[in-house]
Amino acid sequence: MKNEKDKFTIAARIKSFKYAFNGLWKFFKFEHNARIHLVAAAIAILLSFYLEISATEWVAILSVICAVFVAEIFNSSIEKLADVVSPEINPQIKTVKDMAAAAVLITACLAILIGGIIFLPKLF
Ligand SMILES: Nc1ncnc2c1ncn2[C@@H]1O[C@H](COP(=O)(O)OP(=O)(O)OP(=O)(O)O)[C@@H](O)[C@H]1O
Repeated sequence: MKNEKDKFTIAARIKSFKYAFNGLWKFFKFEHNARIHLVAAAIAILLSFYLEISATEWVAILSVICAVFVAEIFNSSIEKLADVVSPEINPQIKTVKDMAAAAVLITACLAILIGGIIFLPKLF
């Protein structure tokens, strides 16, 4: 049987958008890595305008920027969840946190690689 919570309502959809924006606001306000990624993204976007990159290159740059932010948001939320589940030292929590950090590492490496492929030939 369907309960009230399962019903589609515009008000409920608007609320869930508000929760998502609240998460985004908290991410940029409290996570130090978020600010580092934000500065890197701003530099990449300014450089893209300056070098007048093509539409395809814009797609690549914006995609990797988003990928890094998405990975970092998941990493931060997994860290927070892990701290609630197990505030004490736990080898399994270490693996979970290290793997979440590895996801950020992979996307950041990809971003540097794509940035290098697009920007370096135009700069030198
Ligand atoms: N409860 C725990 N048990 C075992 N190891 C842990 C635990 N908490 C953290 N660690 C280890 O310390 C590392 C850093 O964890 P921490 O939660 O401090 O992230 P952080 O330094 O805040 O990361 P970030 O720089 O991404 O914000 C983890 O990747 C893990 O190796």
